[in-house]
Amino acid sequence: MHLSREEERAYQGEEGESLRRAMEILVALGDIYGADRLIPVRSVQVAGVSFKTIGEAGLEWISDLRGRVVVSAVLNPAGMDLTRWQKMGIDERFAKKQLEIVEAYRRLGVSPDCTCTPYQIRPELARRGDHLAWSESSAVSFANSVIGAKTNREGGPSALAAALVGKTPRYGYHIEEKRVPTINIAVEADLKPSDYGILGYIIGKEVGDGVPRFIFRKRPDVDDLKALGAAMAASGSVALYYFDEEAPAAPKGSEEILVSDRDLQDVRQECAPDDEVDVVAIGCPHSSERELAEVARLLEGNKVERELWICTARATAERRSDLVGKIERSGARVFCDTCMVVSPASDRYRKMMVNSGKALAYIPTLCKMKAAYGSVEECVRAATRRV
Ligand SMILES: C[C@@](O)(CCOP(=O)(O)O)CC(=O)O
Ligand code: SF4
Repeated sequence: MHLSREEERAYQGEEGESLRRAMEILVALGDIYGADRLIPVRSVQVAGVSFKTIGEAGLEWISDLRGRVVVSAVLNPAGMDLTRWQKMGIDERFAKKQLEIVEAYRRLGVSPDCTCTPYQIRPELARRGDHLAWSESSAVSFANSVIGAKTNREGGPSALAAALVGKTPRYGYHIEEKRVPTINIAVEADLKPSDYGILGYIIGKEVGDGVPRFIFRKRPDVDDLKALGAAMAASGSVALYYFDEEAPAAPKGSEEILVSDRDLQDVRQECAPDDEVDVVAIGCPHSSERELAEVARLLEGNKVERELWICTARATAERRSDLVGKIERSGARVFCDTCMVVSPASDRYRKMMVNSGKALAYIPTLCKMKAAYGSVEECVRAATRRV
């Protein structure tokens, strides 16, 4: 990979050890994937924040770095609500380590927004055509597919390296030719909002790391697309998909998958909730204001009888403290900075009901729990045990 004179100096360690390490990661990646050069990024989203996922070794690696990020950089969810962790049942040892991790990132200049939906709270981080270095798979999918920005799915270290250098190697989804659809998906069902998670769950398994091009009967809204992309990135590793008529065409002769009501119904039945559900969690990816408003409306005048969590970004909860108040009056809890997948708070339960195709895919593997699926309304009903 070609390096400019300035990049070469950083690579040789003439700008300090941290920049040298960062350049080493970027150059190694660029060489593996055949990048021709580094390109500037508008923003970085750094995964690898929860102490549950990165552990002691991760904390050490971040704490050893010095210097400052040179582009806007934000954190993915941590393993707990950074202020109300006691209410989540998090123990002090975990909390101490988690706060150290966030502090280590903060010292480097990474903003502790702790969300997988930075685009919901800081739209200036990603605009159409921007190159980014984002990590969390649902955020990557949303950035590429809905915003029209360009990012590969970065690991935590490569994202942090990109933030310190302000650049990323040019390969993969940064290159136009790699952004061509590989498979058509004709959806012959009238989708409700809660179907998009299931649809993504099904299609991710089918297409793996392909680039699906959907043909819908009706244009999905932005929360539908968030749910769809998140699920495909979890059950498969889809980082880019298309959903509108202006999308580039898949090459002639490309495979086509038909999805019917029956296909969606089968998964719904398989994943229907039962009495074993002992916790209900909404907000994977993090809830938008509109989703908070829906939960608040559904909970009005009700009390929860099973644990109900709603995960969102702190900035969203602060902006809509009215909705948070309404939700929490029912006994449900709005947790910020974290989620049901990356927090050890989930460990004490047996079966979690979710409204997310992504969580449906990850809860059994990453949390070793059973999972059930339903719409937001069905989730609220299960938590309040209304029929
Ligand atoms: C579970 C996930 O959404 C977030 C956890 O990643 P991490 O702990 O931030 O590395 C992973 C992903 O899909 O990118
Ligand atoms: S809420 Fe879901 S999408 Fe967001 S970090 Fe957690 S697992 Fe990933």
